[in-house]
Amino acid sequence: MTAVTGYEPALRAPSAELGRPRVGHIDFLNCLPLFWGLARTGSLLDLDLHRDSPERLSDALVAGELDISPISVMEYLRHADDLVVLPDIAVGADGPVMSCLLLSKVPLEELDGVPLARTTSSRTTVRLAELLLTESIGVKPEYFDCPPDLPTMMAGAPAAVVIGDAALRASLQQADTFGFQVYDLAEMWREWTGLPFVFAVFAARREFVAEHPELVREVHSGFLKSRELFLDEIDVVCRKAARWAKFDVETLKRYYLSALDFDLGERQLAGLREFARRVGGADAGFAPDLRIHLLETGRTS
Ligand SMILES: C=C(O[C@@H]1C=C(C(=O)O)C=C[C@H]1O)C(=O)O
Repeated sequence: MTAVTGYEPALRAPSAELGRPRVGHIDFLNCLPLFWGLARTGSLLDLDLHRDSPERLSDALVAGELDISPISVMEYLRHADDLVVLPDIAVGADGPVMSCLLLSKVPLEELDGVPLARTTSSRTTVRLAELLLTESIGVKPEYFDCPPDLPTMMAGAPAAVVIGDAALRASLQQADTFGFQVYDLAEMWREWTGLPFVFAVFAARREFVAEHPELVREVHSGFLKSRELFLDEIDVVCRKAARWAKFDVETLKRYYLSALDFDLGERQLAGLREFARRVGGADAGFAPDLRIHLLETGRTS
């Protein structure tokens, strides 16, 4: 157990001139571990935290409105030269993820030419679904973008791609109502390639790292400590979250301990590179063998 005794400044206060770093936070259950830890250690007070959906955070980081943020992997890949990836932390899965899903009322082989609703909150899962459907299943649905409201999505199509809390709700609570089968896209990727899948990385803007390398390292280590503290206190966090999240304690624990993979090590990087290799090219806006700039050692890979 990591002892937390009141406020322990985990991050050195940035200079008044600089202000606090502008840090993004995904407003889904998948990032609750970080939020919990940042609040418990007091690091939250040293950050100007912006809670939002993944696609809006991705755009804000790219536009320079945030300094450090989780970013959807497709957007990261498109802007990899402007960003530095924080190692050892990501939002991914090495097997079923539970919250990045393809829902379909018909067998996947029958989705050729059929409307398929894609959530507007995703940039990566929707691309992964398209990749798997095209190259693994061999079908090309008629994709259209739709806000993440399941009744609206399923009213216009027999199939949909959803992520986050909406996806958890869809598979755990709404499958019978709508009569769809649930296909876990991280599990399909794992079966297809043998690799983990990374949905979002944490990245800092390159010029921000150049100007404030120590601060970025401190935010990074604050994230790692938060994740550790969350794991130490998982029972209490899941009990508290179950009061408002509409999922029971065991489901939440399964989601955090068995489904989500918060690591970014060699295996996860191999999965990330494999995805880039398969979807990269002129249309995607990045090269299949692009360089990934990682924080700290300055190494590129
Ligand atoms: C595991 C998840 O990972 C996410 C999926 C994303 C995407 O598809 O673009 C972006 C950020 C993450 O929130 C999830 O949202 O459920």
